[in-house]
Formats: sequence, C-alpha cells, structure tokens
Amino acid sequence: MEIKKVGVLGAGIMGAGIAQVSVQAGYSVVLIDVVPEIANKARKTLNKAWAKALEKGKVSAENVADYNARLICGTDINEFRDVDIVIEAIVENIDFKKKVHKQLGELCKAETILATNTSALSITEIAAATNRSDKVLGMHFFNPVPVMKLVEVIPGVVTTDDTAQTVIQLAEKMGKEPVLAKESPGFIVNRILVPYMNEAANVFYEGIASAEEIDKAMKLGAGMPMGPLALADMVGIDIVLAVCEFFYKEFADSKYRPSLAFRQKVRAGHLGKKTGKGFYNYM
Ligand SMILES: NC(=O)c1ccc[n+]([C@@H]2O[C@H](COP(=O)([O-])OP(=O)(O)OC[C@H]3O[C@@H](n4cnc5c(N)ncnc54)[C@H](O)[C@@H]3O)[C@@H](O)[C@H]2O)c1
Repeated sequence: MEIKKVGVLGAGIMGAGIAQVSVQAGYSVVLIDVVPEIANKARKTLNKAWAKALEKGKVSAENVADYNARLICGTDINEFRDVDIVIEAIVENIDFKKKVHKQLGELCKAETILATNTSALSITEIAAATNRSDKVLGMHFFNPVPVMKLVEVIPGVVTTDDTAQTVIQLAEKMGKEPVLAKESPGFIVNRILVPYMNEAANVFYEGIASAEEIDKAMKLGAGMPMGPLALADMVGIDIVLAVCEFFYKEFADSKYRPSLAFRQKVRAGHLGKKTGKGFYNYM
C-alpha cells in the first residue's frame, strides 16, 4: 500500500517530532491531541524549528508555507477517517493504548495501518484490542525525532510482512534508518541501554565511584558520547525505573532488578533534569 496521508495521535515531545519529519517527507499530516493547548503548541514548536532552518538557508519560505498547508493540528480524532497510517504517541500506558487503538480501528479505513511508538509495551497485546491485528505494529522513534536516525520496526505476532515492509519504506522516506526487531520487552535499544544505566546506578549506589567518575569512565573508556547517569537524568529517572520494573516483571529474571539508587532518587523527587536534580544538580 502507498502511504499518502499520515495521522499522528498525541502531540507531545514524540508526536510533534513525528509530525515534523512526516510533513518534511512530503506527506499530508493530521496531528491530534486530547489537549487543545498541546495541539496548538506543537504547530508553534514546528514553526520555530522551520524558522531556524529558514535562517540557515536549509528551507525556503515556500517550503515552510507548504509544510503548514499540509499540516492539520487539532483535537478531533475523526480527522483520521481518511489517513493511511496512524502513528500513536500517547502516554506509555497499556490500557490507554489498547483503548485508543480499538477506537482507531473502528473509525479508520479498513486498509489503514495502526502503528504505536511504545518504548517497551507488547505490540501483540495492543493489536489484539483492534479489529485489524494484522495491520498493527511498533514504529519506535527516538528522541529528538528530527535528529535521531533510528526507527525500530516491530511486527506483532500476527502482523503481515506487507504491513512491516510498508512501514520500513515510510521510515526510509522520512530519512530514517529502520531496523526490524521481533517483539520482546524493550525491543533492541532499550533492552540493552536500560540495564546499562541500571548497572551504572548500582556502581554509584555501592559507592564505587561518584556520578562524575562513572560518566567520565564510560565516555573516555568505552567511547560513549554521554555518561549513563547523565543519560538517566536526561530521560527521567522515574521513566528508567519504570522500564527496569517492567523488564524485571516480564522476564522474571534477577538480572533486571532495579537499582536501589533509582528508587531513592524517585522517592526524593529527584527525577533528573526535569525536576532540576537527579544524579546531578541542574538548579
Ligand atoms: N520521550 C521519549 O524520549 C520517548 C522516546 C521513544 C518513545 N517514546 C514513547 O512515545 C510515547 C509518547 O511519549 P512522549 O514523551 O511524547 O509523551 P508526552 O507526555 O510528551 O506526550 C503524550 C501526549 O499524548 C497526549 N494524549 C494522552 N492521551 C491521549 C489520547 N487518548 N488521545 C490523544 N492524545 C492523548 C497527551 O496530552 C500528551 O500531549 C510513549 O509511548 C513513550 O513511551 C518516548
């Protein structure tokens, strides 16, 4: 199937970025959020990015006018009636995701693909809540979406190859590098990255080294662009802890046991950059 019109549900950090790369790739885009202010803010955020690109001579004023003409931002989910794919980027909660995908299945065309940007949840469980589980899959972008090249494409147990291939081509047209991963908690990147941050937090908790020393060691000794504890602060320690807890439960394996350092930080409200304090002080 050829994708011409893209729907994005949830206009937060990820949804706005996905809408941006979709518009820039030449698609007509409908971006919907339940909160009107968030939908309006997304258009402003995108226009700020395009104004910068215009200043740098990367796009023309005509390009920006064309992007805006192909972008609808609003709150009415019925706008998705004629889209070819919906990329869902609402909160990471399985019950909310199942509910909206069921609703999307009922209102979209029979051919419409339903993709979820979930970071770790079961694609098959979300798909089973819809009337089209063969056309549901994971399309996992990375933050910030306009910058990060990777998209993980995750078919569920009954997703057809045709659906996966259509989404791989879509990701390529957006200028991304897709990788195919089988359904499993955390897929590829988070499955490896989250336990890595967790082990760094254990090293910190055991008093083996300070946060600065741990991050310096991993940057200079392992060639990491950013240290694991600075990364946990950037992602949000509450989010990292939630993913650790999910892995621990799903795999029932002690190697995923969340670090006590994460628990202490979360209990203290030190969630990282967003609260001004985490492993580092940002205030
Ligand atoms: N932030 C990241 O670094 C990152 C990276 C990869 C994947 N993800 C995943 O992307 C998804 C979104 O994350 P985010 O960081 O953009 O969250 P966010 O909180 O910034 O945005 C979520 C948006 O969804 C909206 N929303 C909630 N329920 C809705 C509904 N029923 N209909 C329409 N809109 C609704 C909220 O109003 C909010 O604006 C999550 O599944 C998350 O796990 C996040």
